[in-house]
Amino acid sequence: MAAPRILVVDDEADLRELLEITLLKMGLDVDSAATLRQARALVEEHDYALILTDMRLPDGLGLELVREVSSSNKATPIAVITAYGSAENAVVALKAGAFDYISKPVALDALRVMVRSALKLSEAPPAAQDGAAPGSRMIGSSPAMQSLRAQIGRLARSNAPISITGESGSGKELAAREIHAQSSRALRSFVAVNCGAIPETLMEAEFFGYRKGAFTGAADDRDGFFQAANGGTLMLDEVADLPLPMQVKLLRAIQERRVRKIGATNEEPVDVRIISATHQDLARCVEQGKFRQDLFYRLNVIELSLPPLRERIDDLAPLVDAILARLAGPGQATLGAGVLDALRAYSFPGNIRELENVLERALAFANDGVIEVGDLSLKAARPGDAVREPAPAAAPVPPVEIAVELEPAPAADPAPPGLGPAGLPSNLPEYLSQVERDIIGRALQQTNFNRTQAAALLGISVRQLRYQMQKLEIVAPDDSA
Ligand SMILES: Nc1ncnc2c1ncn2[C@@H]1O[C@H](COP(=O)(O)OP(=O)(O)OP(=O)(O)O)[C@@H](O)[C@H]1O
Repeated sequence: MAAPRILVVDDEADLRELLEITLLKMGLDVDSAATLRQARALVEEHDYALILTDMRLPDGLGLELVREVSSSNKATPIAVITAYGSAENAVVALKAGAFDYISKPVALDALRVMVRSALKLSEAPPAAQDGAAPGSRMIGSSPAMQSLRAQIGRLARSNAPISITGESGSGKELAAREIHAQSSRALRSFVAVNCGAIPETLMEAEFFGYRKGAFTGAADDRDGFFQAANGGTLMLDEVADLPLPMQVKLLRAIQERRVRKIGATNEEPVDVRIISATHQDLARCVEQGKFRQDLFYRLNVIELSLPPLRERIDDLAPLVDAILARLAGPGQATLGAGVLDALRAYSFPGNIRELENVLERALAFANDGVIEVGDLSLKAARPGDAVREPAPAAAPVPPVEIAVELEPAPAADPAPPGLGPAGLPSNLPEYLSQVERDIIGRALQQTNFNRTQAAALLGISVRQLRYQMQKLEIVAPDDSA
């Protein structure tokens, strides 16, 4: 079999030669061009496994070649070589469809990693006719899902950072997994991190790892998320929750593609594709000074937006079938009259995760696997109603005692619904969420919505409080606190 062929486009003879030699040593065939014109002629003539182009060429910009190649139907990966420190160029090239970039002075180990990654793309099996990847767990064939699949297929052929937005439970993590599974990184790890759930003091150790003895309790060397995801994909979920000092460190790691374990003297190279996700408006967080603009710019190279379930209601029936088959076994559960209509009429603020929960709960109530409308217990809330207003300030506030609050709440706040005749909740998770919502609401109210004080009152960290508030969809009047 012929060796894969690479095209190097650079007008600097020395650099071109260095690249050629490196690639030849990797057992590849290499063509080279010194101008855009020569490059175009070669691209016409051959199918390349990778094109590597400088940004500035005597007769134009490498970016033009990026645009031409990425919009052609050859789907050849094209990477750019950017001048030192010109992060903007890298981002522009990635947005234009570049597979990846490498900065000058070119680090040959990083170049080899990138080339291998590009070569794996041509080995990857082609996507199925309907665009659904083999083994995909993503259900739905609505126009919105078809477009999402097409975008995922395209994004899988690049190493560009992606920022996924979408309501809670709309499938952001699933989409990220899908991109990873279809990418040249599929055989390496996909590591998903919930940035809102890691205590601030542990963040650096969790992300970058540590050396034995770096701090009390560091009994052994340990890898962090970056090392665990090396060669693969690192998903930063709820990225807006990253504290500012950590944002600085993360930006550096992404830009330099190197990390340093706590207690280590040397940095180590890491090859990680970053996918970030949030259900917050990250641009707004930047405006409010909660999120660094430079990191936003770095993460937000390509945006992928997931539609809420209510906007692709055609997918509801196949989703219900697939979820029921998973929960009860194929053909073991069916829907009674009017159930699908009731589900269609519901707004699903918690999207597909909520649908899964609704069906799981309904199955527990269903007789002989037949789910009736009454088994669904859909919430009356519409999306806007998910915001829980605090009780009026004048209401007496009993002292917060978490253990005691597991009993029905006192009259100051309505008791959580759902207690059956035996005084037991008919739906324990929902009941406990409601209890938690009440307690947090009262702590916030008691502290005049000061989150630091409310967290202290409840014996949890501010991060934990914010995380719980987000999870339980509690919005305080001053949301910037
Ligand atoms: N298109 C889909 N087909 C089948 N299952 C789906 C689809 N989209 C999401 N799901 C399922 O819904 C659940 C929630 O999805 P996921 O965790 O990816 O959402 P999310 O947007 O990342 O949630 P959060 O905002 O809470 O982080 C998962 O169990 C996932 O497998």
